[in-house]
Amino acid sequence: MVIDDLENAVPLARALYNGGLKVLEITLRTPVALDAIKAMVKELPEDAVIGSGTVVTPEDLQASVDAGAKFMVSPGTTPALIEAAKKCPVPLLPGIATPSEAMNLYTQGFKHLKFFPAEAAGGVPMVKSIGGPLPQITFCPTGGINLEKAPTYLALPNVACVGGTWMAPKNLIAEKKWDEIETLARQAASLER
Ligand SMILES: O=C(O)C(=O)C[C@H](O)[C@H](O)COP(=O)(O)O
Repeated sequence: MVIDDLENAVPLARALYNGGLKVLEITLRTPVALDAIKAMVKELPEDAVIGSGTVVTPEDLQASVDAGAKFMVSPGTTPALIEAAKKCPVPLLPGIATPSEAMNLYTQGFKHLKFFPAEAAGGVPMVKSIGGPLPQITFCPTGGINLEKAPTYLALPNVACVGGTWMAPKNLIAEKKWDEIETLARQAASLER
């Protein structure tokens, strides 16, 4: 989720949760993102898993932990971020786009990685090809995925889940169309793995 307006944070999270999506990532791309995470942690039911995204620096990691994030996601990786993540009590899902990056993280103990930007970086054929030599690594592809494309990723043995913003489009958030977002979330949550 990209939250521009703090007052939308909890209603949006509730719509997604009520639609069946219980793992919610708030990207640290807007000034209200950390406050949005705090508000969701406070207001959503206990089984909602609230995390942060667009985690770029060690400071982003710490700020996410302080806000109550249960997981963190990064678009890519840097040595500083990975070193900080190893010491952090909250897990990081680090982003990669090539086999070398995947191998580098795997040898440092990261077995579950984000494949980003999924569609632009080769999509399903790329994830499938990485799974040939590196079947022990599982991926959460994100970036350019939608309801139609998601099942083609979810069908791969090395894909654990997918992420995306298609169920929370900016225009529906701005218009506070929570029922429509809940319907989109329900469609996404009904996809089979
Ligand atoms: O910044 C991060 O840490 C992210 O997790 C990136 C998001 O997953 C993608 O930006 C979603 O991409 P769209 O579904 O195409 O909007």
